[in-house]
Amino acid sequence: MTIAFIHEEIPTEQVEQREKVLSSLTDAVRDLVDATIRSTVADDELDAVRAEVEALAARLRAAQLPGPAGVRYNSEGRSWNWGNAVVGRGNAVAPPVDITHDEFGSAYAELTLGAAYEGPPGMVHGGVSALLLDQIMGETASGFKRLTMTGTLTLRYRRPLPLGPVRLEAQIDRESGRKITVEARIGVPGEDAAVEATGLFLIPSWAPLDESAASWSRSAEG
Ligand SMILES: CCCCCCCCCC(=O)SCCNC(=O)CCNC(=O)[C@H](O)C(C)(C)COP(=O)(O)OP(=O)(O)OC[C@H]1O[C@@H](n2cnc3c(N)ncnc32)[C@H](O)[C@@H]1OP(=O)(O)O
Repeated sequence: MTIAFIHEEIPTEQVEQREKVLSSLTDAVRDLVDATIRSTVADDELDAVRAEVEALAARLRAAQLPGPAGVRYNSEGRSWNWGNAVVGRGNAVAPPVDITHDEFGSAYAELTLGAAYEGPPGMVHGGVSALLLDQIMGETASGFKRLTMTGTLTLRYRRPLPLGPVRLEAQIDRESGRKITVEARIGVPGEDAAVEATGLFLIPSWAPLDESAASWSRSAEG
């Protein structure tokens, strides 16, 4: 199975302008998702809104990619992955997360998880915690300078995590050849972790050990 990054020669300025406009639409669609879950309006109003939403979807489909958005890059080293399930700027299904990386193989993020991410009543779905942890750990393992893939992810759910503000942290624990072990956690900010994770991330045997100069290297920042 080939993992392909798409070279598309769009000037960085144009990519950033598009990303800004797209992000605003994504935020509005996320709000629509939340509003849909929580709405108590009458059935006929729900039906009227459905018709308007279908009309909006048809407008967006007037010009479409043939498949998923993929990861694209230009020759200036700017890349963008607007469909990514966790950090895609065009993906309203993705939690509203911005991951910050420092120079020492560690990263953190703070975000608010609303009604769209519920599992047990009032609590964050365990799969959503895993999704967020996988992304922050994968980015930390990669450091945007090499391709890494999740090999094994081990999670310990220590206590339920309420919907609302959450904080994620990850750091590289150790490295050996193509294997990078990352530790991470998610919880209410300032409290003990609700979920602790250990991940073994692998640089695939078909990929170079270090791709610092490769143009896909900032893909998850797009
Ligand atoms: C770029 C910016 C940052 C991006 C962040 C992204 C975050 C999101 C990350 C993901 O979600 S990635 C998607 C989920 N993961 C996958 O789809 C991975 C699917 N599996 C594979 O593609 C391959 O199995 C894999 C690349 C993981 C390993 O294939 P290799 O051909 O490189 O490994 P190989 O079979 O040669 O084994 C090499 C070593 O790794 C070990 N190994 C292989 N697969 C493993 C595994 N899954 N878990 C633990 N260890 C594993 C294997 O035992 C062996 O150990 P030893 O060297 O000690 O003998």
